[in-house]
Amino acid sequence: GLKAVDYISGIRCAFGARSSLGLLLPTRLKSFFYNPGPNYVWEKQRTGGFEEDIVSVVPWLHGSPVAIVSSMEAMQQVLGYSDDFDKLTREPGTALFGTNVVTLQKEAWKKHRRVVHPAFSNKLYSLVWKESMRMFRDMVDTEGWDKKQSVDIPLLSNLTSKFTLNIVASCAFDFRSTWSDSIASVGNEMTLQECLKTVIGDAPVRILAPKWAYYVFPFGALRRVDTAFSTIFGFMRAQIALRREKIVSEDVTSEDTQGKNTIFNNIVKANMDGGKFAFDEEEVIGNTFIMLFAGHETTARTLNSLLSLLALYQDEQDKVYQEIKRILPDGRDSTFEDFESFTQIRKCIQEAMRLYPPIGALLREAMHDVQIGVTNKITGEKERTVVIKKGTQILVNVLGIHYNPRHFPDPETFKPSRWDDGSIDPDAFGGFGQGPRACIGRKFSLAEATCFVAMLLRDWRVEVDLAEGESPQQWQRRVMTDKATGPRGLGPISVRFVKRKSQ
Ligand code: HEM
Repeated sequence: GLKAVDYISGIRCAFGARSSLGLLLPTRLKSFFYNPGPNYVWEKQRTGGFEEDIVSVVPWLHGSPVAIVSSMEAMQQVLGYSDDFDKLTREPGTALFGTNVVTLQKEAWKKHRRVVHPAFSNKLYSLVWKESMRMFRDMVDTEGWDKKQSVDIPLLSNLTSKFTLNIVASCAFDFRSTWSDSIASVGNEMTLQECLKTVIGDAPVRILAPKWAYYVFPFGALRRVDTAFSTIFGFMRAQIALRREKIVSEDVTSEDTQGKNTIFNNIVKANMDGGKFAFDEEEVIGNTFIMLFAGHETTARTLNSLLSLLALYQDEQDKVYQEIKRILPDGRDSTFEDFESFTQIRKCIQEAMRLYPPIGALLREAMHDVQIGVTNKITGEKERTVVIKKGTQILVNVLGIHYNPRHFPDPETFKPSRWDDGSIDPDAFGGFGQGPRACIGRKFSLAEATCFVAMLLRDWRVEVDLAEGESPQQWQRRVMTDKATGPRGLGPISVRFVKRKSQ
């Protein structure tokens, strides 16, 4: 293990940083044992970050050695266009959800990307905007916001993930729903929204527990995970069957383009068309799941941090409000044509994603023995090179890079203006990944988040309750930073929306 990471210093522990057992067990078992666990990068960040730009975690009992890099230069090398690194050869996500475009290695990945890519066009983003408008209005009407002077939201993540799940369902899958009859509420024992959260939060349970354990052991966690998986898979199978019927029965000359151009249609059609680029059943399921999940939880997490930060820093919220008033002077509804004009909102989104990246670490595997340049943590000077052995995992610590003062001066501060004052290198931002495997849904999520925030803050001011004598920075630390985790995002956050005077 030590040889695989060229004896780079770091942690020696029983379980690997990304091993399923390590992800499941608590970080500390009294003082006897330290386990990096699922929140390793967040825990490190809260206590000042990693000591070096490259460190290693080498387990002696179970799991693989991992090299962790926390500099922009190493991120570019690992995620870039060379053939040095790729996704994992044995990716646990594939075993759980089926083969999909996010987890596959190069050649197989190209086939999947070919299928989903054509759907990501301006036509889709324009639909995303339209649907975000419809859903926002529907939410306000259904919840009776119009009749209130202020609305308390006890759990912001419930609202944002319901919104983003409805949008991805409608725009990527053509599952139209309303706020009151939302796709998020599908399911008997658990709603689809709860199932998706459980599946990601408790994925290690599923990897570790053999199938029979679900029948033998009465543990609540096992049953919850099992219900979540069977609800999601049941839902997806039913929808896939329906889409097949539609594809077969649809008049090819008809102009019902909405359903025909969706990502989901491309995925199911790839299964029906046959030939070199055909998808098998498992690939259809895998890609359906990944689009449903990747397409909503990440944007919901971004909205959670963004709205909380704007609530804390009212001067920044005012700048956003002034921009909205300038772009929509007569208070009209916004349209997709306004998207590029909302530059202040975009800077705030980017800054919220920098401070609280929805995906804080990206994993790769060395495809052969690879040399990596090691930079000095303080000066950024290249000091030496290390050789990562073929097959070794390497974790790009996006979170650490976003808080590295070399790349982002005064990194703890929410400062949207840094994105246009020339003080930073935009290549140090890894919120959407980088290189060939960067996020395909970037513009989708930006359109959705921009439209939602523009409409919400046009009519409402967002606030949070500070404890007595507490500063916004202290609240941010207590409620956001100290509770943030890798698998579940930010902790519980409550906000209040107060109707603006002009309404
Ligand atoms: C704020 C919202 C989002 C964030 C922060 C985000 C983040 C990311 C990141 C970091 C990656 C790279 C993963 C890696 O390098 O291992 C990625 C890839 C991906 N994302 Fe997103 N994403 C978001 C929204 C979306 C949406 C809305 C969709 C789909 C509708 C989507 C679909 C995908 C897919 C399919 C990939 C895999 C691309 C490939 O490997 O070819 N994402 N995303």
